[in-house]
Amino acid sequence: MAPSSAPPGTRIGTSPAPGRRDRSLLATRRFSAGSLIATFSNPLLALPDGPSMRTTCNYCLRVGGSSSLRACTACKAAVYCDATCQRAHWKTGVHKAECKMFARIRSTTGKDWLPTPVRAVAQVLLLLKTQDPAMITAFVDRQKGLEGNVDEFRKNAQDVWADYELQAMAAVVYAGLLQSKEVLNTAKEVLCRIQTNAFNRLDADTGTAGIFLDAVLAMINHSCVPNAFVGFDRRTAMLRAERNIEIGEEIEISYVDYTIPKAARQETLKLYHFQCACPRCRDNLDVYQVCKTLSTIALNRFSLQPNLSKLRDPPIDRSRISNSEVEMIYNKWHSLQATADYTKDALKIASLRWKLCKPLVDASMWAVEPLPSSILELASLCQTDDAKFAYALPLACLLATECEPVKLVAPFLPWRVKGVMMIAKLLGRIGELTATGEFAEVCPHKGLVKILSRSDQVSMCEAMLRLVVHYASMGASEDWDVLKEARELLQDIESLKGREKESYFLRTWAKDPQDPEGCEFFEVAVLKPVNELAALAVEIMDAELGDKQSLVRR
Ligand SMILES: C[S@@+](CC[C@H](N)C(=O)[O-])C[C@H]1O[C@@H](n2cnc3c(N)ncnc32)[C@H](O)[C@@H]1O
Repeated sequence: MAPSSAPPGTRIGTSPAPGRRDRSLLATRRFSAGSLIATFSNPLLALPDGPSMRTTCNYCLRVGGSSSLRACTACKAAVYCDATCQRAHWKTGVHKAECKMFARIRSTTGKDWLPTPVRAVAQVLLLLKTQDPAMITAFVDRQKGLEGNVDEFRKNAQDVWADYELQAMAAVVYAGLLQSKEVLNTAKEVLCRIQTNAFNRLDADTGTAGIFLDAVLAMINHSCVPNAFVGFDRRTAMLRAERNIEIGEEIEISYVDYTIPKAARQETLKLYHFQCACPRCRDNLDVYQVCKTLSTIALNRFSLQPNLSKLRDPPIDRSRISNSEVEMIYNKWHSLQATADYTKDALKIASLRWKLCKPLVDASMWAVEPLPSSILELASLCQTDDAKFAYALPLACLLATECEPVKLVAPFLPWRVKGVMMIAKLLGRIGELTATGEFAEVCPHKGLVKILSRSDQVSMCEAMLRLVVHYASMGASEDWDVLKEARELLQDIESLKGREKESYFLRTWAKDPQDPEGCEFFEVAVLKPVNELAALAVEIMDAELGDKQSLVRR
């Protein structure tokens, strides 16, 4: 029996994968790539991470900073946008259950937040005490409840289990419950169920995280070649099709970043206690090999990499590097600890990482991690330097043309949309300096200045914004900040006088990327300079991160 009813177009049933008998979410109608399968706004758990419960609305999960949010007057720990959010949280029963707990913790220890898993378990335990039926079904019912892999955790992951015992004990103590063996066991089982089924609700725009657990979303199994993905907009989770999904097909998402090497994926998947048998794992395929099997390749006709034959038959030299060498580079890259600040230290790490990536560069395997991460790392560092911020443009162009379309084949995936938006914003910032004639003076790279001076930067920017607007509305909610900002910027550009012809061509291309006139304009005015810029990227990476580093904070 299902723990909750599945939304229209789906049903919960036994996994159709050979040899499996666990539950899964199945499609009962066809979903096309990029379409919304269902939204989930009534989660069992939705909470901000640890200390961010002081800067994020504890109901709607809007990140607000402490001044724009009001604290509950009773516990002074949970903060809310306004009385409406506060009342709504009370109505769910969650804050009603935990308010006294936070007041007690504050008065006895002075603390006003708890580590995320401890708070989550305490919430569940307190709600179980009130006989909350949804919590009882999800966390206690052995048959209808959530999978917890409790025995596997206990037997096969003893270090994790030891950690869980401590966290469970803390939750019981903070919740003010009797520390009996039974209660402690329940707390550990609850923690296992949360670990197995909750989403890490990472908000890439604000860098804050939290957890989100919904009983139907928890029925979705994993694949490293998923056909669906989950995005978040405050308290709502959106399940979207990443590829076309046919009637009867199992809906699968990826529990991990599927673009990282197999050993790294399997390490993370250990927490879920199964062996992934997807094609990417079975045949240890790299991102290029998976890319050519996906029908979503065709959507790239409307993208910064419209050359589909290049995506199907990439000019890479796989003989130069083996899978095990890639894994070794990946592990070494991640063992170098990066700092987020623009400091000599951050540059030193970026430089060591870039050098590690050289064999991937030599093989032209731009899309294989950790090479894209190294390029993005320098792009982010450059953007904090007034003189060299424009260096981020060639790097962003390389990412958008050579890396992302192979890694994340569907152009509506939020990371791809954000990559195109980064180009639009850099062009906007450069455009302001170009208009006053300052750009040529402040930018030290003459090749970059030359390409930009002969390019129609406004048309390039308009094309980026049209791509963002088109794909952001497919891959995310209408409320997504990136989409709202792109729409505003596009309006500004459209209102510029004297660009009617260019705007007409770009509108035509956006309506039909095969239209000969629009397509030719896009190729000459946008794609050509984007590719010229991308071609500068390696030279910039070498100059900035080679042995003689010049990108040092003044
Ligand atoms: C979020 S639950 C998914 C729903 C689960 N199948 C159920 O019956 O409740 C995650 C658990 O499902 C199982 N699972 C998910 N993906 C799997 C896969 N590709 N192969 C085998 N088991 C999988 C594992 O036990 C995993 O810990």
